[in-house]
Amino acid sequence: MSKHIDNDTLKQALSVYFISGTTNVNRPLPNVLTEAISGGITLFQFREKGSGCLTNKAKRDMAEKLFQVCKDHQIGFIINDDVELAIAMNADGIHIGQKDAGASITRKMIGENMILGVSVHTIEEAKQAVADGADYLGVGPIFQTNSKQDAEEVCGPERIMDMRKSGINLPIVAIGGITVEKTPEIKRAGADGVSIISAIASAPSPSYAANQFKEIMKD
Ligand SMILES: Nc1nc(C(F)(F)F)ncc1COP(=O)(O)OP(=O)(O)O
Ligand SMILES: [Mg+2]
Repeated sequence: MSKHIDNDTLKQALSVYFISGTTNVNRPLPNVLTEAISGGITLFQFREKGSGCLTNKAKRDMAEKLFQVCKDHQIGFIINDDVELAIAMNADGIHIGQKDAGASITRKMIGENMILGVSVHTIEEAKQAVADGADYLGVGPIFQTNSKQDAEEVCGPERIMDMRKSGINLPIVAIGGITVEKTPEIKRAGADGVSIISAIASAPSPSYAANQFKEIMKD
C-alpha cells in the first residue's frame, strides 16, 4: 500500500478492516489472515493484547509474518498501539487510542508517510484527532463488544451521524460488536468502513465471513 495515501484510497481501504491478534484465534493467525484476505478484507490491523499475548521477539516475528502476508496480497498492514514496532518495521500505519501516546506526538514520530488512525468516542475527541493529524478515526464502541475489556460505553451508530453533522469529514471506521446484520445501519450512519475482530476471527470460515461484509460494503 502506498504510504502517502489520499482520502479516497484510504476510505476504500477502511471498508472491511479486519483486526486481530493471536489471542483472538485458535489456529495460526497468518492462516486466518490469508483466509480473511481471500474473502475480501481490505485492511488488516495487528492488535496483540490481552493475557497470553505475544511480546518482544515473538511479537515482532509474528508481526513480520503477518506483514509479509499483507504485502503478498497488496493489503495494508496497521499496528495497534506499538509505535516503535510500527516504525521499526516500516509498517503502513499505526492505530492509537485515547490512552496511548498523543496523536500529535505520534504524528511527529512517524512522519507524513505512515497512516495514523485514532480511536475517538466523542465529537470533541474527533475534532482534536483531526487537528493532531489523524488520517482516519475509529469510532466506537458502536455496539457491545467482548473484544475489548476497557471499552467506553456503547455509543450507537448515531454517534457517527452526529460527527458527520458536526463537520467531521475524515474517513471513519466503526468499531465495536459489529456483525453482518448491523453493517447496513452503520453504513447509513456515514461510516466509510467497519472494523471487525471476532465476527471474522472466530468465524468457522473467516473467508466466508469477510465476503459477507464485503458484499454489503461494496454497494
Ligand atoms: N484498536 C482499534 N482500532 C480501531 C480501528 F479504527 F482501527 F478500527 N478503532 C479503535 C480501536 C481501539 O483502540 P484503543 O482505544 O487504543 O484500544 P485497544 O488498544 O485496546 O485496541
Ligand atoms: Mg490502543
